[in-house]
Amino acid sequence: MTVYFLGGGNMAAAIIAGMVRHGGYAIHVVGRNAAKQQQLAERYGVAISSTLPALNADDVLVLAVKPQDMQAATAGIDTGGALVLSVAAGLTTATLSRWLGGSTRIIRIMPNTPGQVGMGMAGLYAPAHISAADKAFTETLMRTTGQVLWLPEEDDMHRIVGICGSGPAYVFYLLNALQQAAQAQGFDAAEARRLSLATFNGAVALAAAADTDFAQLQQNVTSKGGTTHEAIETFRQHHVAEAIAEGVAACVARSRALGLQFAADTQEVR
Ligand SMILES: NC(=O)C1=CN([C@@H]2O[C@H](COP(=O)(O)OP(=O)(O)OC[C@H]3O[C@@H](n4cnc5c(N)ncnc54)[C@H](O)[C@@H]3O)[C@@H](O)[C@H]2O)C=CC1
Ligand SMILES: O=C(O)[C@@H]1CCC=N1
Repeated sequence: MTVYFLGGGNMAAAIIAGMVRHGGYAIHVVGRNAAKQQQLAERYGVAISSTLPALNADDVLVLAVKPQDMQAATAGIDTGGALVLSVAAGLTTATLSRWLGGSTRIIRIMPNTPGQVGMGMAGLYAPAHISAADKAFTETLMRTTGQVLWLPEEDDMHRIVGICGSGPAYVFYLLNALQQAAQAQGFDAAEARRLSLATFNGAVALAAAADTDFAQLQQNVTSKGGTTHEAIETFRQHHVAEAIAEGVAACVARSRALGLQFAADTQEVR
């Protein structure tokens, strides 16, 4: 049994990192970017090629190209009954099935790039007809990258991309903002990077270890008449929390729009 990746970009690399760390998988990446393919081969010892070899029912095909490239990338593929795992945002199993010549052995995954370091959070969705064995295989595979959460409805895949799939980018945005602010206060770039990273790391570790909610932890830093209050009040005046909620909603809406864009009809996005 071989796990074939169609597309060897950022998300494929993050999943492959987990699989290789865990061991026991035969991995083959089919891509168009020769330099990136070579990097993957050197770093992870995976097989690479520019075309997909013939598949059979024991194989697994991970669809890891951009949604906009998926129809062209899957054109003419005979899955040979292989299990198909799609990480593409927005694209429904019905749309993918239509592009894959009617194959219905498809599970959707919404992973994230922290899977690269074993700290991923992936949402999984399998239609009701998918076997327990295929679900168990997929869960085991994704656990090599971190945590998983099965979602009962396909529509949930839109909601989870807004939190976990795209979420690491929000955190990097905030990290970058804190680093920039540190530099504006006169720390050099290396100091600013270390200070902001250590602060995020420390706060996340404390939040994970504490049995109090996040709001209380925020309160514990905020002394009456002290310094933190001034910062938090400034964030409130700038509606930072509301902006984050709006950003998540815009992300979810984009996932739905991608689904609609590629659906043959509204049945495919139900
Ligand atoms: N980057 C992320 O954090 C996440 C990405 N995803 C999903 O993962 C998928 C891939 O995204 P990324 O890895 O970020 O993109 P990427 O651009 O890094 O990788 C996509 C790769 O597909 C290759 N490709 C394009 N057409 C191809 C074809 N016909 N045959 C073979 N390879 C082809 C490209 O050369 C590129 O290397 C997308 O569908 C995205 O929605 C899901 C969750 C998180
Ligand atoms: O931005 C995107 O469309 C992909 C899906 C989730 C994260 N990156």
